[in-house]
Amino acid sequence: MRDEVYCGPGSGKGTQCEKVVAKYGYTHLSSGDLLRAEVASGSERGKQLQAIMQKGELVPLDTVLDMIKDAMIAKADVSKGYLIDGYPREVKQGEEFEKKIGAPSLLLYIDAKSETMVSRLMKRGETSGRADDNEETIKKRLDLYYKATEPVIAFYEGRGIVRKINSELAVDDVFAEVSKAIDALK
Ligand SMILES: Nc1ccn([C@@H]2O[C@H](COP(=O)(O)OP(=O)(O)OP(=O)(O)O)[C@@H](O)[C@H]2O)c(=O)n1
Ligand SMILES: Nc1nc2c(ncn2[C@@H]2O[C@H](COP(=O)(O)OP(=O)(O)O)[C@@H](O)[C@H]2O)c(=O)[nH]1
Ligand SMILES: [Mg+2]
Repeated sequence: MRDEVYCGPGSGKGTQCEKVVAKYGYTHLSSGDLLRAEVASGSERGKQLQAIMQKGELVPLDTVLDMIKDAMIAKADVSKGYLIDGYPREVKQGEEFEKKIGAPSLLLYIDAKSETMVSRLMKRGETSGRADDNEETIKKRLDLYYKATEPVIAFYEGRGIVRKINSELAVDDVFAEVSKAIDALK
């Protein structure tokens, strides 16, 4: 069983994923976190990734997909299912994911207005220490999200696996809807 959690930067994906892991025990793989771990390692590859992420651009497809695949394989024996956060970022990435790994069973579309995403990210930036939580990069991330990532939803809508969830509510109310979508799979 494999879920994907979407949507724009700051919509609350990470927050909801934490709650899903606590309740359902799935393995959470955040592509952004995997990339940040590589940056933190100080490797040569990490330095290249940091430059891309600081600009709010997309890291090459194969790099991220290999990281996700390795992380999935590492947990294959113990995992009850995977929750993939922040990937695919464009339709091509979704197609490659399906070729190399498989098809998802549910796509959780965590939807918030762009003003909400910006204000959450600016607030998070006060404490996150993330190089991309600043006004200029946030704007680029949002532009890229609408241009490249939103079409991914239409791609999966055709398969009937998209559940759209209003993320303007309080965290627990959003989670109640997330739980309903996951329970409906069983
Ligand atoms: N599949 C991915 C995931 C992340 N990134 C890079 O990593 C950055 C941060 O990704 P992520 O942590 O997923 O951030 P956001 O989606 O912007 O949202 P948030 O961090 O708030 O979860 C992106 O802007 C992008 O440069 C990428 O290129 N490809
Ligand atoms: N009011 C409100 N704030 C939220 C909600 N979900 C997340 N946040 C806040 O919004 C910011 C971004 O959330 P995060 O989970 O990191 O979002 P992501 O970028 O989609 O992974 C954080 O500072 C959260 O505290 C929500 O449902 N309601
Ligand atoms: Mg996140």
